Amino acid sequence: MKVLGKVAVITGGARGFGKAFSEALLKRGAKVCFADIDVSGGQQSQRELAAKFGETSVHFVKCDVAKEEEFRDLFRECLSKFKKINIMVNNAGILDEAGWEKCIDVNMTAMMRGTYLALEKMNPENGGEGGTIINVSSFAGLYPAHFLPAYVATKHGILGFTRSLAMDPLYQSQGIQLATLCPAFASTNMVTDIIQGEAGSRQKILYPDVAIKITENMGICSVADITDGFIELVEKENCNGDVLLIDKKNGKQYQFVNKTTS
Ligand SMILES: NC(=O)C1=CN([C@@H]2O[C@H](COP(=O)(O)OP(=O)(O)OC[C@H]3O[C@@H](n4cnc5c(N)ncnc54)[C@H](O)[C@@H]3O)[C@@H](O)[C@H]2O)C=CC1
Ligand SMILES: CCCCCC(=O)/C=C/[C@H]1C=CC(=O)[C@@H]1CCCCCCC(=O)O
Repeated sequence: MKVLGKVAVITGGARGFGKAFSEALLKRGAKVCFADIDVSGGQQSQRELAAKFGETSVHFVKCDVAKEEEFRDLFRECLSKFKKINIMVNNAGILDEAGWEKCIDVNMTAMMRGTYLALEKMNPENGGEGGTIINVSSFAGLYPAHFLPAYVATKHGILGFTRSLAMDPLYQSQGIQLATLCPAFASTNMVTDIIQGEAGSRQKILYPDVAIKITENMGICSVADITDGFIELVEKENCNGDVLLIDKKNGKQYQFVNKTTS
């Protein structure tokens, strides 16, 4: 897709990947509506991005994606401000093994809701123009990790859900593509807080020492490495069904290249 002139909705955009993806799309001439549960972080990012790309290009919406009505309001607000939605990025995610139900609500249920809402708004029968949906899974969407069982379950779910919808000829006929981004460890707060031992962070996973050891073996990607893969997916002419893994040692690798099991 050519990004210039398109409109994107990005969840979890106050910091980390979501903020970097927003900036990368704005740089290429898109308008971005980004959402986050963190109001002060979202407002700060809004100020930074508006100063670089103009007040009329970027809009922050306070939204807890685990709350259905707030997620619906995010789409309403984006349509009211920018009139269309061409790119949807379900990026918001958390680690919370003790509160695993919350992990499922945010990482899995909300990702499904965001996908279904985007499919509805992108449908030409509803006035949409088709579009691209990128769901952010993880290496943990393909491989087990005993320090993160609930998180791994949600990330496997994202992968299976997104690949399944991508096979549906209905959405293909509507000009809608769905792809999955699977980063390994990258240097956002989700990972660096645990390595640095920030208060409360190590309680979010099991066996933090094992996780830290694995990061030492696998290496840690920069946010720019992951953003580069994200933009590659969005700008591809056909990303439907793609699963893009990115890790420090091997860089970008597409999985399941024949896209179906048949
Ligand atoms: N950093 C990493 O190594 C990797 C991260 N991921 C995934 O990438 C995505 C982004 O993660 P990072 O940027 O690393 O994390 P991060 O923790 O830096 O940023 C996540 C953002 O999501 C927001 N958020 C959390 N719960 C929310 C909710 N209920 N509603 C709205 N916003 C909410 C947070 O406030 C935060 O701004 C997540 O889905 C994560 O699972 C995947 C693979 C590797
Ligand atoms: C010391 C850093 C610990 C960071 C927290 C953590 O345990 C999980 C990290 C992940 C952050 C987002 C992800 O999706 C990462 C998980 C990647 C797991 C990959 C495990 C692969 C393997 O064991 O081979």
